[in-house]
Amino acid sequence: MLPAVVKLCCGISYPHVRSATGLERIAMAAIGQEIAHMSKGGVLTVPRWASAVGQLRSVPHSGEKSEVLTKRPVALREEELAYVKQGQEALQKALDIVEDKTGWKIEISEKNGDVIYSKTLPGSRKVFRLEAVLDASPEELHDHLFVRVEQMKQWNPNIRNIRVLKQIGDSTMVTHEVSAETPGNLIGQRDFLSVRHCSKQKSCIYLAGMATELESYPPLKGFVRAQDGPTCIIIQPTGDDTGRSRFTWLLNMDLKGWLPKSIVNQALPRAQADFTCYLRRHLSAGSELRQH
Ligand SMILES: CC(C)CCC[C@@H](C)[C@H]1CC[C@H]2[C@@H]3CC=C4C[C@@H](O)CC[C@]4(C)[C@H]3CC[C@]12C
Repeated sequence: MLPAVVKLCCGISYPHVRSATGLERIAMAAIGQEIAHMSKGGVLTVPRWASAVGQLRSVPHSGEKSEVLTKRPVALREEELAYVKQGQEALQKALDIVEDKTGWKIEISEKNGDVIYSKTLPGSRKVFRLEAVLDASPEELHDHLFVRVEQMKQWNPNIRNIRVLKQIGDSTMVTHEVSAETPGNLIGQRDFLSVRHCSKQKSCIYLAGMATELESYPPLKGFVRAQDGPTCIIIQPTGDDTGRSRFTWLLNMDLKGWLPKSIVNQALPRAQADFTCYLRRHLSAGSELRQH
């Protein structure tokens, strides 16, 4: 019965399959594999694509399902470890850049005390370092920027979408980010595939990131795949009992595509300043809600 249904479906969908692109194709290939597996009556192990769309995060409800989830191929574990390692490396590399105090120039100095510094690294990449004090504890910021990363698009209009494709424990994930259109669309939309890693040391929280690869996630059609990182955000309590945090963010981004350097080097610190502004607005909206 199942093979007959599959054949029928294939017949009906053939013209659509031929015209499908990008993600649609990936989804169809994955579903196809799964059906083929079911029709063979084979043992179900978690297919590689399932982890790529975050299925592994869900806690199994029935005993039967949990058996399915525990039969994870060893290769996947190794792959997960590789992402954790890449996340740790990103943090180390980003910290090396931030902690080298030489060669930083003030790029933007805001009235509220925020300062964005810039520095040109060997190889002529310009990186930016924002220093700000935010009215939130390190834990709150960790929650907004890491734990609830998928919700960032709700409060930051520069972000069109963020999806967690893989969650590896509490501290590492693979995310797909899409930036929003810029005014006048001078810089087209970008998409990023990044490993994001969080590390806590005493009262200090580090969020690191770096461009990565995921077999089942090639660049989206119509987007230029940019590369983020090695980048990091360092969040420390100000230590004055006000519950505020010192926020240091290294923006190290290769936007790719054909863009004049002067445009990129203006857009990046602007995006960083805007990001901080939206974050502040989001934090104060949250604290107002709590007060009422
Ligand atoms: C200049 C234009 C084209 C790009 C502007 C969009 C930039 C500012 C956006 C796109 C994707 C965004 C990132 C997406 C995800 C994270 C992870 C989070 O833990 C900290 C913030 C961080 C690192 C965002 C910073 C801002 C970001 C880099």
